Amino acid sequence: MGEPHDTLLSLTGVDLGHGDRVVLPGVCLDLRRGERVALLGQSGAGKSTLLGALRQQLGDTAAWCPQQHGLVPQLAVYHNVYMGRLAEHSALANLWNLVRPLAGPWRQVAELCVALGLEGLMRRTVGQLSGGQRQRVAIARALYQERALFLGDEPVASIDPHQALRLLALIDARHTTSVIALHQRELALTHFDRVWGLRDGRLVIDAPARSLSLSDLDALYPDALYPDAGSDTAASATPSTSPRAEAGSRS
Ligand SMILES: Nc1ncnc2c1ncn2[C@@H]1O[C@H](COP(=O)(O)OP(=O)(O)OP(=O)(O)O)[C@@H](O)[C@H]1O
Repeated sequence: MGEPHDTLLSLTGVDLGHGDRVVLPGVCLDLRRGERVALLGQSGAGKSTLLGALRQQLGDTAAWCPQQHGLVPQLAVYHNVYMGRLAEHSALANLWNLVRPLAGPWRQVAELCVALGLEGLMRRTVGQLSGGQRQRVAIARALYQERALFLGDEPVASIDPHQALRLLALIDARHTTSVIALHQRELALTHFDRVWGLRDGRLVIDAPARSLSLSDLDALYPDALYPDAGSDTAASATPSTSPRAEAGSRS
């Protein structure tokens, strides 16, 4: 278990929501340095709400990859990735870069594009890309920020499991700590250190991934038509709530 000084962020009984609307009342959790956290829960469970709160608290220490990508379709891939560090340059440099890309950033973005399988697309406008390519541009923009922490809202949604693993490995290689919302339960167990699971406005799972099974995670999806809906592999047929998966079962 991490020492207290390894705790990057602590929420103790905090109500999270939007305006007057509380979505997640009394949230208690710790985010520790060096931990890779998978955030699960069915649609509307509050994953984005929680990530938004983490982002607010962590500020510039965290790279951010939003669910809707936040890309500008009229601009080229290069410019969309460059936007990850827009604030680091002067307005003049940014304007110049728009007309004539700066050599240093161009090289860095090119390296990222190769790593993400976007080589040859740097000058292509994002509006002309496939959904999966756009998703990788959004990841590239977050990686380009070069922060120690990565917060991702379903950055590997709609990407095949093999490629999702590769992208997660890339994110891991460049960040010491991450919190990533996703729906691929098996990936959550095999690739992450810890799982946070949301259901009915509560953090019902906060446990090491190695202590959990797929059926523990099934309990997060009460509305699933099929036991393995939204997953990457078949899982046990009976959703269950395991005592070890309940909040407070940290080890
Ligand atoms: N800006 C907002 N204002 C008010 N309510 C919101 C807002 N954004 C989200 N909500 C509500 O908060 C609840 C949680 O939404 P949230 O987007 O956090 O869920 P999610 O788990 O990320 O869902 P999904 O997997 O579909 O992205 C939902 O009931 C949603 O309607």
